[in-house]
Amino acid sequence: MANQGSDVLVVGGGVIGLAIALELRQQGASVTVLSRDFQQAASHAAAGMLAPQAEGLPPGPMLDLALASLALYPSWVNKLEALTGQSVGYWPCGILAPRRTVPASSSQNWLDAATLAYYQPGLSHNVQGAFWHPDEGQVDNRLLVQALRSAVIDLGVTLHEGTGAIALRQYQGRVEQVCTAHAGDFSADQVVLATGAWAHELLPLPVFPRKGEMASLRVPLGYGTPQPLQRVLFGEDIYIVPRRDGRIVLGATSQDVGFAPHNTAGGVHQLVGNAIALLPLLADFTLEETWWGYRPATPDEWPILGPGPAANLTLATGHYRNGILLTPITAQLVAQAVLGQPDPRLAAFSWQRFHTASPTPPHLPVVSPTPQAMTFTNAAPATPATLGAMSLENDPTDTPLTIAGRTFSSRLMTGTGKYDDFGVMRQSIAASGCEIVTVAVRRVQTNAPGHQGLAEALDWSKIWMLPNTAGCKTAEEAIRVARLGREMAKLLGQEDNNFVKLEVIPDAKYLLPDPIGTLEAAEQLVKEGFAVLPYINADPLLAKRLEEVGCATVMPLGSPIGSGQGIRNAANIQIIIETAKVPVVVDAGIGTPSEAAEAMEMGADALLINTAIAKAANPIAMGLAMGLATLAGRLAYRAGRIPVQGVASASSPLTGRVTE
Ligand SMILES: Cc1cc2nc3c(=O)[nH]c(=O)nc-3n(C[C@H](O)[C@H](O)[C@H](O)COP(=O)(O)OP(=O)(O)OC[C@H]3O[C@@H](n4cnc5c(N)ncnc54)[C@H](O)[C@@H]3O)c2cc1C
Ligand SMILES: CC(=O)[C@@H](O)[C@H](O)COP(=O)(O)O
Repeated sequence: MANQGSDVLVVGGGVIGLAIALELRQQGASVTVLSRDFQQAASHAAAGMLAPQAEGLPPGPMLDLALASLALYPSWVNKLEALTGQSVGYWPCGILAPRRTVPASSSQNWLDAATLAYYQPGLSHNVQGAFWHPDEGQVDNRLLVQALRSAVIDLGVTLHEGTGAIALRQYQGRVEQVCTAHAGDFSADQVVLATGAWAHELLPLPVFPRKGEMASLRVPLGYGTPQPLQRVLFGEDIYIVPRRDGRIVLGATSQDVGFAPHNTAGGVHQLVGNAIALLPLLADFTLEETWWGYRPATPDEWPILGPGPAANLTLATGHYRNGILLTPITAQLVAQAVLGQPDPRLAAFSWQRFHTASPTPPHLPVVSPTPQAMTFTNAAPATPATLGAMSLENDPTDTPLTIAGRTFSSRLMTGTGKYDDFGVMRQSIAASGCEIVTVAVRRVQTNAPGHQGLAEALDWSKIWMLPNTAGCKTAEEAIRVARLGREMAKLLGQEDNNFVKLEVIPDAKYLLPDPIGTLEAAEQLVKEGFAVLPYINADPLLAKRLEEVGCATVMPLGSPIGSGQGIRNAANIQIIIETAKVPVVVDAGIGTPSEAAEAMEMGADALLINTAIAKAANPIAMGLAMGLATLAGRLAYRAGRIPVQGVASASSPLTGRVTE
């Protein structure tokens, strides 16, 4: 099913997506919003503080952006309230930041303890004073989301609630379609990605969740005043945000626990305990609600805004702790960018700041600068071209390895994990002469140890990327990660790369693949146009089934990943080789060049080797050795080995001997 028709499709219905949709609609664009789950949005979970100075943002583009947004708030809120007739609880009440020590240097906005007591009676005796930020304040973020929803609906934006995008389908540098699981595919002239902490599910952007637990209190009935607190209190380990209706919001913990759900006893204890320690009178207030949310964090804690990696894609994510504050300016600048007038301020927030090009070309001569490494003064650099030429010159009837219509000179694929540093990895890959290098999408995405900057460390104009789904335990996860891999390859310049090395591995001890999950995922990915290279146990029947569903290769394992046990299931691999009509790539467990050659001599079409190269004492030398062994094994297989005989057969002729 295709959903056509809007000028702009906004993916994500938190404050950022809705505010952008509103701005674009008011400028005359037709707009559709896909919103997966309103309850999970950080916008619902936030405290709603508008606190650029209290948050301690240092001078620079981020503080400038935050101050510009704060300045827009009064008129932006007026407009929204006028449109909807709904209040959003905007309250420029000022923020007090109490401190337990007096600052060393004097500050104009420092209030001593006596003055502070006038502004906020009842604070702990430990408090020595406070910084006062009179221009800052709060908005009721839940009311804000409601008002934005009403406004966009009233103005004719099509809002698909409960509809999650599962992939951005790109073609020739544009997002052609936004695919959903149950509502068909959507297309639009322009697409805006505003999916908060979940942005990395659709694009390989370094956005990750930082969980925050929250709680709220209520002023007890009969207290005499609906709200005894008249200012936000931004303490050293707690903030207390009074709403005019008698609610008091307490926040927030900050935890790197992924999307772990629920409040924890420790989290609530911390919030309530710290709040009472700062303002003891809160001990008598009613505990009303607890909840949690996920801040969309980025490595530098700045948002990602502006033109994205496809011509018609604009990004608005990664607002981390200040997304409510940054909403008006984000809506304004992003709408301008979508309409073709990007503001120069966006440059500092470009996604490209996280994607720097590799300074070192990948195919270096095979000479290692590392002290423990041998120097191959006589060895010609092994390049895909030289290895391929050596193979074809010596065996002109052979054909190059062809996978999903793409041909490769080298029959060796390597990995990127387990190297001590990227320089050695680059040289080792160059030495091996391989042209296909596999990358663990999930580990790159989550910046797992050893994977930070990995995607940028290789020159992808020279090496074909094979994104893999390592770390996925189920078919669903693998499908999602495969889609991300495709976007990652595009982002790194391989527009037409639809390859995926499919790994569905529920078992961490032996890393053995799940045959059922692999088959399920393969079927779906083939339908979505992927060239699927499934990693499997050496099971000939499974290999056949995978071939039948349209996989581009099969990749039986020699022995468990990283074990270096060599080819432990030669008989089954042999059957697969004999029966397969797609290339057979022996993957995993190869420990030595002789084992690489053994697999190739059996007739494997290619090999994938990672650990034996990366963890060798000299990965560069081992890379070359594996490249040569793969070639030697291929030549030997094609040349035809002699039959094995039980008895000797003399090498020199017995006839014509000179007799004594
Ligand atoms: C505990 C906590 C306290 C905070 N306090 C403050 C504060 O005081 N002041 C402040 O300025 N900021 C605060 N923030 C930060 C602020 O809440 C966020 O920066 C902001 O809400 C981000 O808005 P968003 O629209 O980008 O993301 P979200 O509000 O998270 O919305 C993203 C939406 O996109 C949807 N989505 C995700 N993936 C898909 C998909 N594939 N397809 C369709 N829809 C999708 C999600 O379901 C969600 O509804 C706080 C955040 C937290 C968690
Ligand atoms: C990198 C990769 O894809 C590995 O999972 C692969 O299976 C190679 O295994 P070895 O590390 O044993 O060579």
